[in-house]
Amino acid sequence: MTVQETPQATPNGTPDAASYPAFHPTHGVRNPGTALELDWVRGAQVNRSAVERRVATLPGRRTVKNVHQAAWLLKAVSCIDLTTLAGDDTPGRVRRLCAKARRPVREDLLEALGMTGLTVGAVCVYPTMVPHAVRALSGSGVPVASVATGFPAGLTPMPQRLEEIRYAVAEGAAEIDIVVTRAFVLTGDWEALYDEVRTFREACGEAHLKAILATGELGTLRNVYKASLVAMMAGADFIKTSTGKEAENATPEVSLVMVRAIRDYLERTGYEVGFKPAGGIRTAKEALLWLSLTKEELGRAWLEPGRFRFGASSLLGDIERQLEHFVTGRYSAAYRHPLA
Ligand SMILES: O=C[C@H](O)COP(=O)(O)O
Repeated sequence: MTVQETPQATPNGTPDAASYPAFHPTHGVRNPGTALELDWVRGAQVNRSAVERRVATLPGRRTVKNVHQAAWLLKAVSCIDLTTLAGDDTPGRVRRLCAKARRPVREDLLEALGMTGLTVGAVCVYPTMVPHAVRALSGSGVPVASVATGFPAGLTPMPQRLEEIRYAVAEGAAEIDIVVTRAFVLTGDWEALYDEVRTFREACGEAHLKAILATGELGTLRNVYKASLVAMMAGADFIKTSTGKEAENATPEVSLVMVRAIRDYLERTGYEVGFKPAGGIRTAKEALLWLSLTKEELGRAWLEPGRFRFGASSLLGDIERQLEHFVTGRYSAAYRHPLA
């Protein structure tokens, strides 16, 4: 690795996408994981100032306006894992969230934008809420994602963590967001981290596994990069920044390091892994920044729900307000967009 210098920019300011194929020969093939390549993991370096310089260039490099911005925001909606992960979640709240997931943007706005059939990427809930979400989303094509494995800290015994995965899958969750044991990363026990994620992946079966790294608790960007590699080697379908419960959640810096790890893994193994920034992403402007970062680093092909998700409980409301402004020229109060 790795995150040492910025990629070559072409004269029109877009990244040199030639080296990142839009569709790799293994496109669409689920990442099966690889053997644990310890030399690769241990030898990885991350230059923090290079990361910060690269991130600082992002807002100015790609500003999308007007109809293009509306199109990007619709894309962002389609990639949201609409989330509720609160201690006071109820079946009723989950049902309301699912209704929003089916129709995330007001019909009149979609009509004005010439868009039909828009849904979010998934609905993400705690395991006991899975059956309610599955019922409420029946026939919609919107998958249910469940957090599991002792979310958010992951410090429950392994049999219980595995049982949580099996329970959520049996109840109909198609995606499982697991949390890793941060101590394995902090002590450099890469074998233990690999075995843990591998075991979770086996318990998931056909359900896709998103590995939450909880980057705000990993200490260094180098640890974030190494943990990303190990999770992918262990068969993660997505790597995800945060639970939303850490003191520091998704940041552009950790996101850059993670998408570079995804790119390096793709180049080395040929397998595509998705990226899910999560936690604290609340505004349309932030969503555009993350889409832009991902597009610049991984190419247009990554801006699809199969390879990119926002984990967010309160992003949709601001996106809908911005779309309303684009269509009508007016902003409505945030309370007019409940649950989003
Ligand atoms: O996985 C998703 C996160 O828990 C959502 O975090 P948030 O509530 O800060 O948007």
